[in-house]
Amino acid sequence: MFNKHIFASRPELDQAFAEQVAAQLQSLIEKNGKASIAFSGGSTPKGFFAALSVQDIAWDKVTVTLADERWVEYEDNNSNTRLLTENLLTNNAKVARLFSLKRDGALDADNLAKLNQDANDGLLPLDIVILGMGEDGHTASLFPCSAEIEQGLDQQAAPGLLKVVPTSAPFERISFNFSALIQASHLYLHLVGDNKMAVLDQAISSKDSMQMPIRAFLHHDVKTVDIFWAE
Ligand SMILES: O=C1O[C@H](COP(=O)(O)O)[C@@H](O)[C@H](O)[C@H]1O
Repeated sequence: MFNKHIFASRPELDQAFAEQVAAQLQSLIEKNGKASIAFSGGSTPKGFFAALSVQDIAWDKVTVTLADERWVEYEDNNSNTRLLTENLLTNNAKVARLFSLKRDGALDADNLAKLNQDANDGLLPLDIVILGMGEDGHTASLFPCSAEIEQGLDQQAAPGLLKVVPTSAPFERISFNFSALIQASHLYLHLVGDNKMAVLDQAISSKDSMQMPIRAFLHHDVKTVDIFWAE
């Protein structure tokens, strides 16, 4: 299930989206004493991060992480952790705690096991997840072209992280699986541009999630995805 929220411009989307997410974080903090949120990376969220970073909430009670990360060094321009740190973890949000998906060394079984242990030791379930979507219908790093897509979308899998090696995109990736992402109490999809709207229409038109992984979320029977879009 999904709801579409359409905005006349990207700045209007960024502001309204930031205010909504901040209000949700603050109300989670008031209820539970803390809140957690997973963001997506890529080219879409920069303006939204800037608008969210100045929201006046108890950021010291918030843990932020990513839905997925490219296994590149922090200094690399493709690092989602760097994007998040430079654009969100500044201003008021500077005091938020970062759960980084990137560790030193290779993305091997040891690192994956440690990350899964840490994620299951207090981070999961996430309160809020903000998904992005690629033009192939991938979301987080659940790529339809990858050998790991069945594992990533397996509805019976334990919530956690998996390694993904896309064949149509660069870098080894680490990604939360479907089971972990769908647990969130608030699920969003953040999109900009006409191309993404066309891809969204295609995703809505059928339920085959192996072809377009975002469908597993949009067509979920219980969870609702709030889609925020601007041209
Ligand atoms: O590689 C990734 O791509 C998607 C979509 O990125 P965008 O550049 O089209 O906004 C993103 O959601 C994901 O986090 C990222 O790792």
